[in-house]
Amino acid sequence: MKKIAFFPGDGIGPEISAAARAVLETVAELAAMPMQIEEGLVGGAALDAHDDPLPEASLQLAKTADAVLLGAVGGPQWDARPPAQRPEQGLLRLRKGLDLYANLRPAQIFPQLLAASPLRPELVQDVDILVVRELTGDIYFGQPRGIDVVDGKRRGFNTMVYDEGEIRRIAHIAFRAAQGRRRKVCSVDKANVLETTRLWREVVTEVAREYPDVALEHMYVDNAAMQLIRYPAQFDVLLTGNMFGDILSDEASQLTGSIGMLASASLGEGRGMYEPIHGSAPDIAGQDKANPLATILSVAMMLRHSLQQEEWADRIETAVNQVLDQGYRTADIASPGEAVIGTRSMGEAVVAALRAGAAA
Ligand SMILES: NC(=O)C1=CN([C@@H]2O[C@H](COP(=O)(O)OP(=O)(O)OC[C@H]3O[C@@H](n4cnc5c(N)ncnc54)[C@H](O)[C@@H]3O)[C@@H](O)[C@H]2O)C=CC1
Ligand SMILES: CC(C)CC(=O)C(=O)O
Ligand SMILES: [Mg+2]
Repeated sequence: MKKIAFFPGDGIGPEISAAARAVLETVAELAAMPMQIEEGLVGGAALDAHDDPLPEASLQLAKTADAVLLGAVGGPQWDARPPAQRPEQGLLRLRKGLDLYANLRPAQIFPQLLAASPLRPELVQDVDILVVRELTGDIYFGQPRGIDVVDGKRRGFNTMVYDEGEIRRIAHIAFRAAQGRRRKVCSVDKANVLETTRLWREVVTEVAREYPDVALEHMYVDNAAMQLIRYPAQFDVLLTGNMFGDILSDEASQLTGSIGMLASASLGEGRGMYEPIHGSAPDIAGQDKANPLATILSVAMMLRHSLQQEEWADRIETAVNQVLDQGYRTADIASPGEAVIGTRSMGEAVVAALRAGAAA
C-alpha cells in the first residue's frame, strides 16, 4: 500500500490539487495500485486551524508517506504576520524537514501552446530546460536574519550561505541529470560579487571533473536572466542556488506559455514532494480559473521518481498532450479567440483522456 500525504494549502491550492488528486486516484484504480491518500494542513490553512504553518502532525504525515503532493501556500490575509508565522515558512520547514535539497523544474514546450508564449514561436519551439535548484540552503535559510534598529534606522538583513557539501550534492544531481539529456550544465552564480557563489563556482568546477562527458558552462545570473529570453534553446540543465532558481524558473515558465504549466519534484535521499512551481494565485482563487496542469504534471513526476511507475507517468503526460490537442485551454494558455474552460473541466478532461488511453 502506497501512502500519499496530500496538502492542498491555500488560494488556488485546493482547486488545482483536487484535480491532481483525481488524476492520481484514476491511475491507482486503472493500475490496480493500492494507495491511501491522507490529507493534512500546511500554510495559511494550518495557521488558521493550529496557529502553526506546519503542525507536527503534518510533518509526521509527510515523513511517514511514500510521497507528498502539495498545492500552494500563502495569501494576503497572512502577509502582516511575523516571519515565522507566515504560510511560506510552513513550506520551507517541510522542505527542510524532509531534507528535499534537489528541486527539479522542467520547462518543456508543448507544441500546441507555442502561440501562448510571449516569445516568438521560433525562439521557444526547441526549448527543453531542466532547472536543478538547490532547495534547503542559501539566503532563504541562512542565519542571521531579521530586522533590527541601528543608529535609529531600521535595518533588514539576511545571510546567503552555502557550505561545499551542499553545493557538491546538488551539482552531482545536475550532472547526472545532464547525462540522461543533452550533456550540458550551465551553472548560474554571481561569482563576480558574492563570495558564497564564488565557492559555488569552485565546487561545481571540481564536481565537473567527475563527469568528463558533460560540458560545463558558468554564467552570471543577470546574464542568465537575459539569455533565457534571448536564446533559451541554448540551455539544457540550469544548475542554480535556491534564490536564483526560484526566480529563473518563474521566468522560464513563460517560455512554455504559462506558469500554470510547470511541475516540480523536490527530492532528497528519502521520499519526494511534488508541487507546481507557482504560488497560491490569490487573484484568481476560488473562481475555477486556475490551470491545474502543472499540478497534474507533478503527479506524473511523483509516479516517475517516487512510485517507480514510469509507464503511468508517461500516460499522464500523453493525456495532457491529448487534451491540449483537443483544444482544451484554461484562460492562462488560451490564445485570442480560443474557448476557455475552468480548473475542474480541465482536470476532468485529463481523467477522461487517461481512461480512454487505458481502454484502447
Ligand atoms: N510554492 C508555493 O506555495 C508558493 C507560494 N507563493 C505564495 O503565493 C502567493 C501569491 O504569490 P504571487 O507572487 O502572486 O505568485 P503566484 O505564482 O501565486 O501568481 C503569479 C501570477 O501567476 C498566476 N498564476 C499562478 N498560478 C497559476 C495557475 N495555475 N493558473 C493560472 N494562473 C496562475 C497568478 O494568477 C498571478 O497572476 C504569495 O502568498 C506567495 O508567497 C509564491 C510562490 C510559490
Ligand atoms: C517558499 C516559497 C514561497 C518559495 C517559492 O517561491 C518557490 O519555491 O517557488
Ligand atoms: Mg517561486
